[in-house]
Amino acid sequence: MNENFRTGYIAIIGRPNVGKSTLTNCLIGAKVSITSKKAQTTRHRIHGVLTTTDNQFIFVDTPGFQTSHTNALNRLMNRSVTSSFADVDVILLVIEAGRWGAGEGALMAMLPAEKPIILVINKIDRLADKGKLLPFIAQVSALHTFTEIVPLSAEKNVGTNTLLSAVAAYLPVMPPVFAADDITDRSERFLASEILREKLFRNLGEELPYGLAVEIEKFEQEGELRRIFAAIIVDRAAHKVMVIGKAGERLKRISTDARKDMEKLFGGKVWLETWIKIKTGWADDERALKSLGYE
Ligand SMILES: Nc1nc2c(ncn2[C@@H]2O[C@H](COP(=O)(O)OP(=O)(O)OP(=O)(O)O)[C@@H](O)[C@H]2O)c(=O)[nH]1
Repeated sequence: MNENFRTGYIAIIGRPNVGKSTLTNCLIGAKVSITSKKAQTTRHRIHGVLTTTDNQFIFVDTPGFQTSHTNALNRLMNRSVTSSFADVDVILLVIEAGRWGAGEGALMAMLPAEKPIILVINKIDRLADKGKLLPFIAQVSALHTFTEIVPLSAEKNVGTNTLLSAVAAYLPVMPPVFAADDITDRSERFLASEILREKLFRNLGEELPYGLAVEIEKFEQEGELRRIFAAIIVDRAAHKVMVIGKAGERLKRISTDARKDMEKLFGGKVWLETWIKIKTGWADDERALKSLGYE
């Protein structure tokens, strides 16, 4: 083992929808964190692990910072944003190219002054006028002193190696915590629920009901076959109808899409059974949230 091997924890933070999950997936090269066009799809911290010859990067994907709605769910999510800084070595603040707003200002105010903060300017592929990038970098550097500023495109995988080199410099010299082929310390059970939740988000689009959640009630493995039984929790009966769709078509599509992704990630056949449960008011009840894994 290389004597100068570096291992460290990296928090990825930023407003909803700036591309944190896309960046985590791109850096790790596997689908461990869900992505969606809708804001606020990440509710759990996910450790994605990348091991190279010289470094082990352990990524913490924090939920989007929320200021507008305040219910129990959002309170828990904001708490998780704050607590995730204590044990990390580097913080990546992700923003969208050309956009620095009140949300970013509020996040900066929450960050510990002593930790290295690398500003990641994502979605540079979207800039119609590339000449605007340098003035934007000048503008944000005038607002805060960042350890480094790295412009990139997570979706197009441009600039991500530069980011990894920048991050590596701030990791402590330490042997790896995870085995080299581990990509996440999350269980397959958890990953299955994230995949199903992603398909729900994608298929429901703008109709997405507030407070939708997934609970894996049973996860069995028999050789290469995994049998997964998942309850989709909704807030009221009308939402159940929306998720099921006409003649059950929508739920069928959601389940098929989810099953295919699970098979790809787990590398074996999956039998997936889904049904819908109505739990009125659950998103406002902290105890119910804890039972669903929102710590
Ligand atoms: N054009 C472009 N789109 C991107 C890029 N990175 C992410 N996106 C898109 O931005 C949207 C949001 O990406 P996510 O990765 O889900 O964002 P997030 O910050 O994790 O969102 P939350 O989970 O809501 O906090 C998706 O539609 C992505 O495809 C990029 O580099 N370029």
